[in-house]
This record gives sequence, structure tokens and C-alpha cells, in this order.
Amino acid sequence: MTDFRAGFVTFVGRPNVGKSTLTNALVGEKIAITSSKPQTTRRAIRGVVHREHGQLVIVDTPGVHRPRTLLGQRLNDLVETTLAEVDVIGFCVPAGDDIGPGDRFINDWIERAPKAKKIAIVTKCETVPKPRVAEQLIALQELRDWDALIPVSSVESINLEPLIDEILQLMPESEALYPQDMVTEERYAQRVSELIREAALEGVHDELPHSIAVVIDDIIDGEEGKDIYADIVVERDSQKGIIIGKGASRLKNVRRFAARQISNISDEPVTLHLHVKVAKDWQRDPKQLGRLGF
Ligand SMILES: Nc1nc2c(ncn2[C@@H]2O[C@H](COP(=O)(O)OP(=O)(O)OP(=O)(O)O)[C@@H](O)[C@H]2O)c(=O)[nH]1
Repeated sequence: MTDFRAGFVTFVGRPNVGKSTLTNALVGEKIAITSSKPQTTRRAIRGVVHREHGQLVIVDTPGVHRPRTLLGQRLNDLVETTLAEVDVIGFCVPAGDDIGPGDRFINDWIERAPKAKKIAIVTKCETVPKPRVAEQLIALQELRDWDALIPVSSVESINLEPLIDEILQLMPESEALYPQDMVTEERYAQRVSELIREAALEGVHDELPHSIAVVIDDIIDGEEGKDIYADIVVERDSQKGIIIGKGASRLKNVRRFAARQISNISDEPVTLHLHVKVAKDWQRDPKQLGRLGF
């Protein structure tokens, strides 16, 4: 096949700029979890966008930030490993935010991938008036000579196909890297655990979101469907109480919400069994981090 292009792209940017939402919107299926809490993303998750003339493999990275814990440090390492392997880096900045020191830090940082093509993406562009989008594009142009510059909205599906086209044009000529029917190579258990974590994050505040991890204990295929056993892990007893809620009301909601999401990605009925466990200060403990898969 001539003129078919394929390669890897990653979106970088401060936490909460909309990288995961953009990945999901481009792939057209829920791959990465999203939330209004910063630093939701903890794994390099791949989604694959298939088009007649090419294929994009999206690697989702955690938000870049100043590491305060061992977990933070490992997340930054993960971003760096990802950067070294991609063909295109998409630098994301929301239309409504001024470009600040955090953005400049990331802009300098992507220099560490000299071979990657670099594009700037203005996200959430439906949230501001058009002149503001134009201003943001100009501000970005002052940062560097981008290979492409494009405003998008994941929520209102603005410019998503043009973005895919722009990125594909920057990819090397190559055969398809993944089979046509594959949208993610994330293992089922990993996707399940992320969906549970997303449900558990709903409505929690302050430090608690960063303290929540989910471990899948077992997935048992029975005649009536799957039984999934999972632990929601927190760092302190007080957090355990918050997650469970009065008369276990909150935990029941988490289970109901997660089960519905998991059903959407499963081909048979699912029964979800959740337990809440305390692993004291797991974010700072190398052994616990290993056990939780970081
Ligand atoms: N209005 C609007 N909100 C958006 C858009 N894209 C993302 N958001 C919201 O912005 C918030 C953060 O989105 P995420 O996709 O989780 O951001 P992220 O950059 O992946 O965040 P981290 O995982 O923390 O790095 C969520 O509340 C999204 O719903 C958009 O196009 N328009």
C-alpha cells in the first residue's frame, strides 16, 4: 500500500488540560479515564485511531509536575520514557489559561525528544470566545516553530478529524502497526481497575484522590458471567471511612457506577465485588508501589 502512514503520538501538558479526554475523543471509545482532579492518569495507555490512509497509536502520559513523592518521581520517569519513543508530540494548552511557567517548563522539556515532530493543540476551545482562541494560538507561536498548530474541543468534537489528519501527515510512511479491530492493547484487567478508580474518585476532595489505588484480585469466568474481585486501596483509616460512607452508601454507589462502565467494555454480565483496604503511606513506600503496579 502506498502513502499509508503510521506511528506513535503522545499528548503532553500540565495536569487537567484535557489530554485523556482528547485521547478518548480521537479513538472514539473510552480508553483513558478522566476526571476533574489533576493527575488522574497514571499509566501509558494506548489507543489506536484507524483511518483509510493511516493509523495513529496514542500513548497517554501522566501530567508532568514537580515530583513530591516517589510515585510522582516514577510518573515523571514514565513520561520521559514515552517521549523518547514517539514520532509526534502534541503539546496541549487550554484556550482559557494563560501560558505560564508550567507550560514553559514542558515546552523546554520536549526538547529531549529532538527527532519527534512537535505540534501545539489548544484544547477546550468551545469554552472561550473565538478571539481568545486566536490570541492563544499567537502566544503558542512565540514558544517555538511548531510543525502544526490547531485549536480543538473534545467535548464538542471541534477539529478532531483535522487534528488526526495533521498528525497523520507528520507520521512516517509505514504499514499498519496494529490490527484494524484493535482500539487498545490495554489488558482487560487494567481497564477494569481504571474504571473502578474513576468511580471511586467521584466526589472526593483534597489529598484523597492521590491516595486511591485499585488492585484487581481476581476475575473469575463463570457460567452466568464474570465475577470481578477488586481492592480499593487508601493510605489511612480515616480515608477508608470516607470511601465506604455512611452505611456503606458511598461504596455501593461506586460499585454501581463502576459495574455499569465495566459492562460497556465486557461481552458478558459482570458482578463486581469491592473491598476497601488501607496500605499506610503507599505513595512513599517502594515495596507497596511495586505491589500496586507502579
Ligand atoms: N469544556 C471542556 N472541558 C474539557 C474538554 N476536554 C477536557 N475537558 C475537561 O477537563 C478536565 C480534565 O480532563 P482530562 O482529560 O482528565 O485531563 P488530563 O490532561 O488528561 O489530566 P491528567 O490525567 O491529570 O494529566 C475534565 O473535567 C474534562 O471533562 C473540552 O474540550 N471542553
